[in-house]
Amino acid sequence: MSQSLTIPRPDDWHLHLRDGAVLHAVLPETARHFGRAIIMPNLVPPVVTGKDAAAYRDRILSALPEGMEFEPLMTLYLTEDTDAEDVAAAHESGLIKAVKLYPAGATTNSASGVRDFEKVRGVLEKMAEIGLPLCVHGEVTDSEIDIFDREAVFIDRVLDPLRRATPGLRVVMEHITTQNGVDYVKANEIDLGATITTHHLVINRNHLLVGGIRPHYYCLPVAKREEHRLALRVAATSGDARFFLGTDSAPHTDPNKESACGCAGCFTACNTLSILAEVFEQENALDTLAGFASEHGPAFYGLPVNTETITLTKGDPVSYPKKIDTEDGPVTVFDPQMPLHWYVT
Ligand SMILES: NC(=O)N[C@@H](CC(=O)O)C(=O)O
Ligand SMILES: [Zn+2]
Ligand SMILES: [Zn+2]
Repeated sequence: MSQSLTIPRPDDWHLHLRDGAVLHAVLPETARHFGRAIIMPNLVPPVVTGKDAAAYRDRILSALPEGMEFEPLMTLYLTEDTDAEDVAAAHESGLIKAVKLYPAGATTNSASGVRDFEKVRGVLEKMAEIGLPLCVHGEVTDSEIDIFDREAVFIDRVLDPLRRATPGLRVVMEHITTQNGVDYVKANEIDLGATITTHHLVINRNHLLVGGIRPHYYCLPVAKREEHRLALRVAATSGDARFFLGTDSAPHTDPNKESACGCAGCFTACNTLSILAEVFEQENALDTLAGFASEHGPAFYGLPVNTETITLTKGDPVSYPKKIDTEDGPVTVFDPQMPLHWYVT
C-alpha cells in the first residue's frame, strides 16, 4: 500500500517570478501546486509604488495559464524615497501584503535598496501603525564582513536595533540560513517570523564548493556550514509557527548562472514539494509539513488557510525536468542530489 499525505494547499511566502518570458515559463511551475505566493519586487526597475505593484499583478495574472488558479500577494520594494502614504494606500486597498527591505547591494537587483535606515524611518513607523509586515533580506553589505557572517552581523547591528526603534513593526526574516537566525526568531515571542527555503534544508557550503564550483547552488544568503543546515531542519520541522516556507525560487538563465560572475539564486519551483516531503520524512516529521508549508504563513499574514488540499503520495522516484525552457534561455532546476519519492497527485 502506498503512503500518502494530504495537506491544505500550500503557499510560498517568498517567490521570484521575474517578468516577460521568464515569468511566463516559471509561473505555471508554482501555480500547479501553490495557492498563493508573496511576490518579490526586485525587478529591473523595481516595483516601488502601488501603481507599479498593480501593473505587475496584472502582468502575472495575464501570464497565468487558463484553468489555473493562483493568487499573487504583492509587495513593494522599499527605497529611501518611498512615500509612506502610497504604501498605506496600497495596503488599505488590499493590493499589497508586505514591503520588502533590501540593504543596498546585498543581493540580486538591490541597488535601489536602503543605505541610510534613518531615511525609511517614517515608512517603517507607518507600517507598524497599520500592521503591514516588513520582509527583510538580512545581510550586511560592509566589505570587511565575511560573506558567511553577514546574516549574523545583520541581526546584531541592523535588525535588532531597527525592531527596538520601531515597536509593533511586524518583520519576516527572509530565507534564514543560520543557527543565529533561528535563535533570534525563537527569542522573540511577537511580531517576528522567518521563512526557510527548500534548498537551504538540503545544501551546505560544501555542495557549492567541493569538487568544483557549482553555480546552480550559489544563492544569497550563501549556504553555510552543515551545523547551520541542521539547525534550519530542526526549526522547519519543529512545528513552531514562527517558521514557514518561502522557497526563494529565483530563476536565472543558464548563461547568467554559468558565468565568471554568476547570478545568485536557486530555482526550486518544479520540485520543491517533493523535496520538502523527502526532507520532512528524513526528519520523521511528516506530521509537521502542513504547518510549515500551509498553515504558519497564513497565520502570520492574517490570511485564511487554503480550503483546497493537495495529496503527496510516496512511490517510485519522481522524475522532473533538469531544465525548463524560456524564450530568454534555459533555467536549470535545483538538483537535490537525492532521489525523491513523493509526488503530488
Ligand atoms: N536569493 C537569491 O540568491 N537571489 C534572489 C534575491 C534574493 O532573494 O536575495 C534573486 O532575485 O535572484
Ligand atoms: Zn534575499
Ligand atoms: Zn529572494
